[in-house]
Amino acid sequence: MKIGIAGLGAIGLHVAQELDRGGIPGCELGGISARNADRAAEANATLSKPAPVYTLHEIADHCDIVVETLPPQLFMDLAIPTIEAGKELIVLSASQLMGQQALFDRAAETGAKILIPSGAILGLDAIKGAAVGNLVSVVIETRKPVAGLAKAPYVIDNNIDLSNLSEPKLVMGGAVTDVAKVFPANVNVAVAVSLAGYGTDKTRMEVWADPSLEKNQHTVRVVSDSSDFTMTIQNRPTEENPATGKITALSVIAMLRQKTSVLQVGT
Ligand SMILES: NC(=O)C1=CN([C@@H]2O[C@H](COP(=O)(O)OP(=O)(O)OC[C@H]3O[C@@H](n4cnc5c(N)ncnc54)[C@H](O)[C@@H]3O)[C@@H](O)[C@H]2O)C=CC1
Ligand SMILES: O=C([O-])CC(=O)C(=O)O
Repeated sequence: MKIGIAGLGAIGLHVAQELDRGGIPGCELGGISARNADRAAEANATLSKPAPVYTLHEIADHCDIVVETLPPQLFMDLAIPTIEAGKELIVLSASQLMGQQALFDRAAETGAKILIPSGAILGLDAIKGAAVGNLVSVVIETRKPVAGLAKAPYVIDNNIDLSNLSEPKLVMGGAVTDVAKVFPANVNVAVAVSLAGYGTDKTRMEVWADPSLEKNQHTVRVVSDSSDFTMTIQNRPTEENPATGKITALSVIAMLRQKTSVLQVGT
């Protein structure tokens, strides 16, 4: 299978390098898409075999699977041609799938598939199982170091004082649909949790500023008629982008390895 990587930042470059070194059986790097020719050349210089460079509109025509690791505002520029080409699209900017029912409807017509890896979150398998029965509540609580939230436009516009916090402070809570409107940079994982089961209107999100933390921490609490569970993950940041956890690229690699594995673990 030829894998295309669109966006060679904290996530994309790691996945491209793993493909290049033959770390994903049955998959090869079919092409890359970068911000400009210089960035593409920089990325290719880190690979043993330079990959062909394509635009966001072309890459799906040359690959079986396209991995989207772009700034969120470019998501649709890649998603539309990939869906039109009937290919598989692995989505990291999951927040951009909110309100895009038309994209899912079109994929059903073209044979395209939209895949969301676990990325920086955990427990999507258990939520999917529980959702086959009846979910009663799903809450994702995101706690960030104060510095990670102090400059968010919602915090500034509402004069929320995060200086000198001695204990964690709830900055905003509500349906993922509503929190996403004011914290667009923090909702990929919340949208992934929502799409695994309860939807963005019923899944609740809380954003906390926590002076005791140095890393982003996400806790997912689920109550259902089959099981109740609470899971917490603390992500070590990548060197390239402190907002992105190292586990995210590893999760994409694991998803691609699963494509050709005889053993599938998890739902
Ligand atoms: N689902 C999840 O668990 C997670 C999702 N994310 C999301 O994944 C996405 C990628 O994250 P990162 O790799 O950390 O971002 P990044 O900012 O490190 O990388 C994005 C790359 O896209 C490149 N780019 C810019 N314009 C482009 C264009 N026109 N064509 C091709 N490439 C272009 C940039 O130069 C940069 O190298 C973001 O939307 C981020 O929010 C991040 C962490 C976890
Ligand atoms: O914790 C992380 O690594 C990323 C995160 O919050 C998100 O993208 O929603």
